[in-house]
Amino acid sequence: MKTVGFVGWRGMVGSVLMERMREERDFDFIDPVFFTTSNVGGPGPDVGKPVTTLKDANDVAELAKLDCIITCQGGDYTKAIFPKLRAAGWKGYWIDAASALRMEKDAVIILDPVNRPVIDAAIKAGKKDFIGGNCTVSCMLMAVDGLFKADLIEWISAMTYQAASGGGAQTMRELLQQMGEVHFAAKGMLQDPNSPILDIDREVAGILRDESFPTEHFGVPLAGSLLPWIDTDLGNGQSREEWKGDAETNKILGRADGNRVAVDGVCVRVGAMRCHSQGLTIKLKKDVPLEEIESILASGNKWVKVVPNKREETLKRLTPVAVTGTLEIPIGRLRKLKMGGQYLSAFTVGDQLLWGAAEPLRRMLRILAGKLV
Ligand SMILES: NC(=O)C1=CN([C@@H]2O[C@H](COP(=O)(O)OP(=O)(O)OC[C@H]3O[C@@H](n4cnc5c(N)ncnc54)[C@H](OP(=O)(O)O)[C@@H]3O)[C@@H](O)[C@H]2O)C=CC1
Ligand SMILES: N[C@@H](CC(=O)OP(=O)(O)O)C(=O)O
Repeated sequence: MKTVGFVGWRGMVGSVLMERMREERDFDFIDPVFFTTSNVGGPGPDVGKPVTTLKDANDVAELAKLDCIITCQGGDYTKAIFPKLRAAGWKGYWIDAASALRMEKDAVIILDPVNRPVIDAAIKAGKKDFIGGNCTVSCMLMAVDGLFKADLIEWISAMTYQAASGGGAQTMRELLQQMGEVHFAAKGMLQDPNSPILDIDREVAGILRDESFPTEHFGVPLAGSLLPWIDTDLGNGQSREEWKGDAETNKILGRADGNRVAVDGVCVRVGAMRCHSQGLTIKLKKDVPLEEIESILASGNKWVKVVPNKREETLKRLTPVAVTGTLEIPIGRLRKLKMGGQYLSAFTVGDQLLWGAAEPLRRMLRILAGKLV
């Protein structure tokens, strides 16, 4: 495994991937080839070594020369190119951030700190398609990894607070534009400490509902509000994002009928930038003391951090602002609920562009290259 093609490397997820790969010197052990859908012949990114000019990401013959392709270009690209490549007899590894292939029979959803045995078994079985999981699911599984490894979870209800970045770069920009508009509308009154708060509120509600308010990408205001629907409508009352919770968790963990764990909840978009937060209710298979649960969680993987259920530490360490740009997955607000000793409450935060998107991809490359044992 030597020549690796990169498609979608200048997008939001792709840029985070490039940054992490440079930091971890992943380019040292591969020969990278960069592709584009819009700038053939243009310069490639700075990866600390010379690279050729950009090749055409729709050129199947060029792609078929590679040992491995990593794409962060999106589901439409995957659907258009992947079948053609395989039909042309290409036997290389396909590593993908998009959801398009996740539930395919031959595809493995990758989150190696959680499901390395599933990944290793797939490689041994000759599987070639390795797909990054949904960001919300990946961040949740990183957080409760220890409890799954101890086989203590009967079901999970996840109430999510998902960042704007999940909708793409344009939605992050739009959130900031919306915030600016709201502040602009209230600015004059805010400068006067005596202006009545209800007047300010009326002004803010007015601009949020104004037809000119920038909502091109979200469709509705997110600033000063929240959106209790993410992804498409499955027609059964559930959003696609909510459906992924159960479907992907069980696939990642390699759990089949009879051994499945139910995961469900309500997925909500909030005005955070790039960290997804989740309030979890977990039904445990048995009543385990809280102290033991904390130590099981802490031992799940090296990125999960148990935050003591205290006000100050929670507000300091368990927020999107504290976590953004880091690989840490804090989990806190741990306590037994009134429903009984088997009911655990938890809150967790994760950077959805790192563990939720880019990080599992670069780690998969290392696994295939024998650099992550
Ligand atoms: N956003 C997220 O949170 C997550 C996304 N994913 C998956 O990753 C895919 C890519 O998502 P994301 O990175 O957000 O998509 P982006 O829209 O940021 O990038 C996708 C592509 O758009 C093209 N592009 C056009 N204009 C620009 C520009 N001004 N700056 C950068 N790129 C530009 C680039 O292709 P080119 O260079 O060829 O022109 C780029 O590779 C998604 O479709 C999804 O499948 C997975 C997990 C999380
Ligand atoms: N749907 C996620 C982001 C995402 O891209 O998910 P997926 O990779 O499952 O399509 C969100 O909005 O936060």
